[in-house]
Amino acid sequence: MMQVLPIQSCANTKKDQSPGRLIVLTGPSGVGKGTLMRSLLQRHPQLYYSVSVTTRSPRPGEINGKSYYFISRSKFEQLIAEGEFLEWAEFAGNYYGTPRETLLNQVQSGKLVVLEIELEGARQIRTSFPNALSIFILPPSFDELEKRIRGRAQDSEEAIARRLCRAQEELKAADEFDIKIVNDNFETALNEIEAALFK
Ligand SMILES: Nc1ncnc2c1ncn2[C@@H]1O[C@H](COP(=O)(O)OP(=O)(O)OP(=O)(O)O)[C@@H](O)[C@H]1O
Ligand SMILES: Nc1nc2c(ncn2[C@@H]2O[C@H](COP(=O)(O)O)[C@@H](O)[C@H]2O)c(=O)[nH]1
Repeated sequence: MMQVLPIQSCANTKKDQSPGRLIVLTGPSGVGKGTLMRSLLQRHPQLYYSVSVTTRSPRPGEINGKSYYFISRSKFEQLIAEGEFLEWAEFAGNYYGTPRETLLNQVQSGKLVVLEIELEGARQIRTSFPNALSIFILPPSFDELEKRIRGRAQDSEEAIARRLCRAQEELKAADEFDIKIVNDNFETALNEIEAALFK
């Protein structure tokens, strides 16, 4: 188990700076988290998005260092052993993790930091950072979720099956989160996230 410093214990060196806050966006694969996140970041450039590390292969159009840091499994395992992740999980056959140092620096400097991560990682963050705001994004229906994953046309049939199977488990955990938002109408869902963040 990695040792994680609570944000509150990270001394804030500048007296007039309020500490930042951690926001966690979670939900089943294909629900629209990434699309919502991109719009949110465009509308609110003051937000800091934590770029994750993964062992998944890049999809067409994904940029190393922007979409993810793409690394090998052995390198990821080395980083786990070195305690470089704030949280990490295995999802549908690949590792995903949040780099610790940059994120803590951003929070300490007063930023609102947003993470888009799966359920196990969100649970780890909740344990380590009880003050983090956690948001769960729901699909309007399971059929619509499947339609969106397939419509994205980025995953193999095997990957889609794994993601849908995992989605059934993730949806059962929605009540663990501070706020639940149904991503049916995109604009409405985005407005609801904004309300949660900036109220
Ligand atoms: N409200 C919406 N109505 C219809 N389609 C949507 C809506 N929101 C997102 N989508 C579409 O659903 C597909 C999946 O969205 P996205 O890739 O953002 O999901 P995700 O939750 O980030 O998935 P993953 O966790 O696998 O990365 C995309 O094609 C996106 O354009
Ligand atoms: N626990 C973590 N989960 C993460 C992280 N970065 C992304 N994710 C989640 O993984 C799945 C699959 O993502 P995809 O890009 O392969 O579709 C999805 O739920 C992401 O939110 C992370 O750093 N930690």
